[in-house]
Amino acid sequence: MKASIEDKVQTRIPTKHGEFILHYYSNSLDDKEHVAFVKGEVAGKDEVPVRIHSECFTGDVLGSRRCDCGAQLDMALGLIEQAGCGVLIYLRQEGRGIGLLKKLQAYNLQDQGLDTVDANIKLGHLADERQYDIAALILSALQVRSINLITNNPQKIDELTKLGVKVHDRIAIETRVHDDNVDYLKTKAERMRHMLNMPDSE
Ligand SMILES: Nc1nc2c(ncn2[C@@H]2O[C@H](COP(=O)(O)OP(=O)(O)OP(=O)(O)O)[C@@H](O)[C@H]2O)c(=O)[nH]1
Ligand SMILES: [Zn+2]
Repeated sequence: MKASIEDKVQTRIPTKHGEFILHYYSNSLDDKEHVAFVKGEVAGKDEVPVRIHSECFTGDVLGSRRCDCGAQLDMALGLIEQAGCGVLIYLRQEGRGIGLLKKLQAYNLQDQGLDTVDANIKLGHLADERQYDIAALILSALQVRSINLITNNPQKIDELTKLGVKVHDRIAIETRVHDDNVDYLKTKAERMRHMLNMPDSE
């Protein structure tokens, strides 16, 4: 079956980063509530700043310091505000696609010494099970011509390019390194090729 999405509703959301329009999509691939948060005019435009953010309940909602997700979410909206236009696509693929239950189990394995990659593997999963088909469809529905992707993850750029998204450039999104997230960030840099400047001493 060919993947498809439908833009079911659009509504205005005022935030501390100014006003956005929230688009709610249904889709033919899963029953999740994927959304896009859009600022300004993006249709027909090139080099639109775009953040494709994967759901992280613990980081985005609870403010967990185990990861950089909450800080990245806020920073990305700030970047889009500064640019005056842009898109944040919020994909409901919690825990790099393994779901909240497995991610929390993975955290417990990490507290026993495994890193994020090995914890996923021990639970019978791949290091990263995310897919970006729906993000590509959303960008096409928004008529975005090319994007400047806000990410440190080269795999995300590769996957989107394979799906036909024109990634013109990358905008780095590095947040503060601290004791609670240093191992997580090191694993991203060393085992997942993320473009992160890690302090040498830690
Ligand atoms: N399985 C698993 N998922 C995690 C863990 N920590 C965070 N996540 C999930 O990882 C996703 C975010 O992915 P990251 O690898 O941090 O970053 P990214 O989106 O690939 O890259 P950036 O675009 O640079 O942020 C979210 O879905 C989080 O829920 C973990 O320890 N284990
Ligand atoms: Zn997170």
